Amino acid sequence: MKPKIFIDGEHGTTGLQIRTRLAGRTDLEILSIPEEERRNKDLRADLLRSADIAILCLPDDASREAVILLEGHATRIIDTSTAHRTHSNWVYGFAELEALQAQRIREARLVANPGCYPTGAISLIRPLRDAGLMGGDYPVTVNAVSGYTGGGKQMIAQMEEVNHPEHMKENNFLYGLTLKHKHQPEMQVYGKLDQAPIFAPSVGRFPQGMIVQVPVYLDLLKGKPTLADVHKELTAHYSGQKIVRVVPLEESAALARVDAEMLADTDGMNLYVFGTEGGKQVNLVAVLDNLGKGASGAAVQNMNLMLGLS
Ligand SMILES: NC(=O)C1=CN([C@@H]2O[C@H](COP(=O)(O)OP(=O)(O)OC[C@H]3O[C@@H](n4cnc5c(N)ncnc54)[C@H](OP(=O)(O)O)[C@@H]3O)[C@@H](O)[C@H]2O)C=CC1
Ligand SMILES: CC(=O)N[C@@H](CCC(=O)OP(=O)(O)O)C(=O)O
Repeated sequence: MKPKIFIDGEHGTTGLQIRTRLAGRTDLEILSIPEEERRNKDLRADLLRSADIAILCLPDDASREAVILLEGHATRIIDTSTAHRTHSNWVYGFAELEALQAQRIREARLVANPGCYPTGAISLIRPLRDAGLMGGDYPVTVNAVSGYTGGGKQMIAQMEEVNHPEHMKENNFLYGLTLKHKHQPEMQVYGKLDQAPIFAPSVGRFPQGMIVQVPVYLDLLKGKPTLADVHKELTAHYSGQKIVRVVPLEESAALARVDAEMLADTDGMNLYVFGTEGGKQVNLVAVLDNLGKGASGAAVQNMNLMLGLS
């Protein structure tokens, strides 16, 4: 029997992208809800309970409600929302986090898909923490730009429809100005940091793509490593991984610019160490598609792991 997959929120931004990724899969049975019934709780409950794996692509409150609907049922869950990412009963769905993480995902019933910005930030911070180069007390800052699909259907309409009552006319804007963002807790927990990073997100007038930057003072790291030492740790951490690529130093040294859309429509993530050998600072940079490795691509990767397919 083919595994049954239900994407709750399949008509939203993340859900649609997962559906597209699964469209050609003959090894799965996709349970689907008509768009006009997407908020029909009874029908959703039936589909959630009939599925082997439910992928929740809903706002946080609706995700929590779906999990309650599944209490006492065997359906395994991948939640793409922020609701359960730091919850101890849930496995964090970043397969490359550390050596055992992919196996934890394979065995889990409850998997919390990471946030798009945290995927970039944690991918840069965690290897340095685990290698002992970065102390938990390091004052981490995270600066980022995302494509506007990161704001879901509402922001897409605000950016694209000039007659929208809350039309956004800016080409690039900073937000999260209170320095309180829903992604900080998971960056702190899975970055193993003593305090939440200062997080400065922004949005650009392009649909998909993302740059996440973590600038670092080398003198504040343990043993005062060089740029090459930092690059070596990242390379070792992701050795053998297919989705996360640590870009060789010669290749990054030849770049004059980094394009936020470079990996749009892909599920990969590139990590760079920028700076000058012998210098005292490096800029650690992750480039990904907010809807690829940042959301839908990661959800499909986790689903495949849970099905024992990778
Ligand atoms: N967009 C991105 O880049 C990323 C998104 N995520 C997460 O994915 C989740 C979905 O986000 P996104 O796809 O962007 O959002 P969208 O607003 O584009 O889609 C959400 C979908 O959920 C439906 N929905 C809302 N409330 C309910 C409810 N109570 N019952 C059933 N369906 C409901 C919406 O229907 P309706 O049209 O009626 O509102 C819509 O179809 C969020 O938790 C988000 O944080 C994670 C990483 C990145
Ligand atoms: C551009 C934009 O608005 N981005 C969203 C984050 C993306 C998202 O909703 O995803 P998560 O589920 O990963 O939280 C935000 O800052 O709230």
